[in-house]
Amino acid sequence: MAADHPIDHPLAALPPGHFLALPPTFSNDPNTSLSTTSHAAPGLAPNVASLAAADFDVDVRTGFLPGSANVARLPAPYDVWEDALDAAAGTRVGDGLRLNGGRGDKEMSWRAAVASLPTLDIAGLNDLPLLRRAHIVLAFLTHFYVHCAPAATPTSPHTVPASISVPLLATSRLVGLPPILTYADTVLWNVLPEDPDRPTNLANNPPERTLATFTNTRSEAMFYLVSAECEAAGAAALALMRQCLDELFLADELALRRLTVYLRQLAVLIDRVGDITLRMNTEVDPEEFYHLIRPWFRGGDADGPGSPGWLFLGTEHEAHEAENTFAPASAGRKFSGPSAGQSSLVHAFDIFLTVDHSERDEEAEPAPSDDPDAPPIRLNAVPVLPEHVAEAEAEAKAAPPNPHARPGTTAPGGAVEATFLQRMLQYMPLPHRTFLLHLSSHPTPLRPLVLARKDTHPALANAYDGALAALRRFRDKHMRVVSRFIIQQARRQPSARVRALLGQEDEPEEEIEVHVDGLRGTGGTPLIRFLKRCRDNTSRAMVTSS
Ligand code: HEM
Repeated sequence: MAADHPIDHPLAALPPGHFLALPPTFSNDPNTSLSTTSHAAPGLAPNVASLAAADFDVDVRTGFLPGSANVARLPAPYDVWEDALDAAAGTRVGDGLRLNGGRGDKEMSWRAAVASLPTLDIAGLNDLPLLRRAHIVLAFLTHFYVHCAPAATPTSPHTVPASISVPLLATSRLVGLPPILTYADTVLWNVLPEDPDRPTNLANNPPERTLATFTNTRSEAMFYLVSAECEAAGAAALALMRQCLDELFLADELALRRLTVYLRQLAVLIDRVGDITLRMNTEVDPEEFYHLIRPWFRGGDADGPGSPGWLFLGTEHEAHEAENTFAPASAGRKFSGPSAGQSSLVHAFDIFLTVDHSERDEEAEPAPSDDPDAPPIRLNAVPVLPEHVAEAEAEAKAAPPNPHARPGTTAPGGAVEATFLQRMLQYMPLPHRTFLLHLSSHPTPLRPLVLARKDTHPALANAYDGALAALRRFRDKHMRVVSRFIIQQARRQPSARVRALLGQEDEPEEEIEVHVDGLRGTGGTPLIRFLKRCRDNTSRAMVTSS
């Protein structure tokens, strides 16, 4: 069957200006850290007056989780992909493929079989739920393919065979995601509620089943399900934020009173998301997470700025080689692996409350102005890539790799953490990203009003700070989880049970020396510094001193 081209696909025939017809979500730059066309040109975003949720694929009942059941398996013509995924994952814990070619023959023959699959045309996937499932299956296959290979030399890129890469690239363009596993693949589109015929609801139809995993472990399933529970809890918060924006439009006395009440309720809902995040502690085994599950998530940038990246073979690769458009064909593409940092929910809180995560000189920068006449606060969390960040990134790209740099140290200008949240936007489904863009450019944002009325309406200012305090508590709870699941695990050797599942026979060395500063997140961030900054930026947004 011939390879598909997105132009031939039924969903490619959308009217111009439709949000799904916006340009691809990921840049063609092998370093992937640039903003996308649709971000860089806000004029391309749909001009809608309210946060009419359906326009952004945000369901009023389920938030960023789809309003109808996710597809559990692709139709028959795509059995070869689904079968390859079943074969990779196995049916019980320990019988799937292992990291780094753990079993040798099994991984080698699976890789050979996948590389020789026909390159299927995706035209038969004629609606979004099918395309989403295809993205999940192909992205899981890609990660299996890369990470079950015997450990490669650190300098050569991993290759993704055309049988996967061509349909993955085509599908990615249509769902508006990069060709890699994302939070949407592992969480949003990868779970089913107790009763799949009814919309997900935290109270009476919670997420219950995970569709695809790498390891068949309960820990992996729960890692995705607990994140999905956060999303389900967030649906009510999104509805509240929409109500707040309606009141902001009116901004009369009654509206300000209502706004105060809604902000207090928002704080309760944000606390709920934080409490659900803490459920990771009881539902997921940290050791299994760190040693068995997380390595599968690694993306093309996992080893920091010097990562060799992944080569997507097939038409795109050949076209690059022929045209030599932007990079030597042997340069791998450095997409990041999945991270809950890609959840649109927390970004939405940040944008709505105007938490500023842009890079700053902490010594020189004054605190946010509380002068009501000051120019409106720039919403830095989402919109156009700030010029200084673009410059810093260009500088980082131009700079030769520093062989003496400790892992985890930043690129020149500290651009890595400054741009992480912005970069993560590229890993969200395009409609969700567009939703955030719209939220960030809303004509009547919350913070300037709170600043302007802070003295006359102290209850409003306190309620605003209360919501920020809840967001800070979320980040504190999240940091505790990260500490337990990553930092503590990095300091320990895996137990005999986990070593057996990894196929490691050698006795480990007694101690591991870990530079906590050098630990990186899945998205490539220098972990601790980045998370602390996110938390501190949240407090900095508060407008009262109490
Ligand atoms: C075992 C559970 C979890 C672990 C180990 C974990 C780990 C991490 C790591 C390592 C980062 C740094 C960024 C990167 O990926 O490079 C991060 C960021 C982030 N994570 Fe998690 N995470 C977990 C659960 C969650 C959950 C349930 C949520 C809620 C939706 C969440 C939301 C975020 C957000 C929003 C960020 C960006 C930083 C911020 O805004 O404060 N995480 N996480």
